Amino acid sequence: MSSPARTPGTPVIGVLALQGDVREHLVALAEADALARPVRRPEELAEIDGLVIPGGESTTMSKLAGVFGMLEPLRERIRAGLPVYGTCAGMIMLADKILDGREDQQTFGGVDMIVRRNAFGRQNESFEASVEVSGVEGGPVEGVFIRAPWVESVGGEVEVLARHDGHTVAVRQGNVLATSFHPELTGDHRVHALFVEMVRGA
Ligand SMILES: NC(=O)CC[C@H](N)C(=O)O
Repeated sequence: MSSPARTPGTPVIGVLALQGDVREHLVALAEADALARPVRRPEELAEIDGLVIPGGESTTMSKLAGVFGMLEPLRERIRAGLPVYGTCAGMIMLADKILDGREDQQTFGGVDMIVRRNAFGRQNESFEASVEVSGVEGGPVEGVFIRAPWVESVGGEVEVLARHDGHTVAVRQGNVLATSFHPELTGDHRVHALFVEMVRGA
C-alpha cells in the first residue's frame, strides 16, 4: 500500500510510539531521507517498510505493547522480514532473551542474543563514548549511553558491529539492527542512514 506523499524509492519508516524518545528518531529518519511516522496500532504496521523502536523504559514499553495489542503482530512482522532498528530500550525489546528484566517483562525478539538491562548503569549511569560501528563510514560515532544495556552473548547468526570497553553494543541479525546507545541524540545520522539502506535493500 502506498500513501499519496510517497515518492518512488523513499521508504516509509515508522517509529514505535508507545513510549520513549520518538520525536528525535522521527527527525533523524527524515534527515536520512526516509518518510517517518509514529506507529502505535497493529493495523499501522501494514503501511511501513521499516520500524524504529526508540529508547525509553523497556518495562513500560513491554506493558504498553501488550495493552495496544502490538506484541504478537510485531513479532510476526519481524519474523516475516520487516527491517527493525532498536536503540537502548529498543535493543532490549529486540532481544530473544533478557537479564535483569522484570519477571513479567516481554520482548518482541528477533535477535538471537541475551541482553542485560542497565548493564553499564552499575558503573556509570550515563556517558558518551566514541564507537566504531562496522558498516558506518567516516570514523566513529558519538554514542550516548543512558542506563544502557549491553549484549551479554550472541548466537551464530548475529553479527557484532561494535564494542565498547569489551562489551558488545551494536549488532545485526538479518533484518534487525540494535544499538545500546542513542545516535538520535547527537545530530549525526549515519546509523539511521545505515538502517535506511537496510530498508531500501529489503
Ligand atoms: N535509555 C534507555 O532506553 C534506557 C533503557 C532502560 N534502562 C530500560 O531498561 O528499558
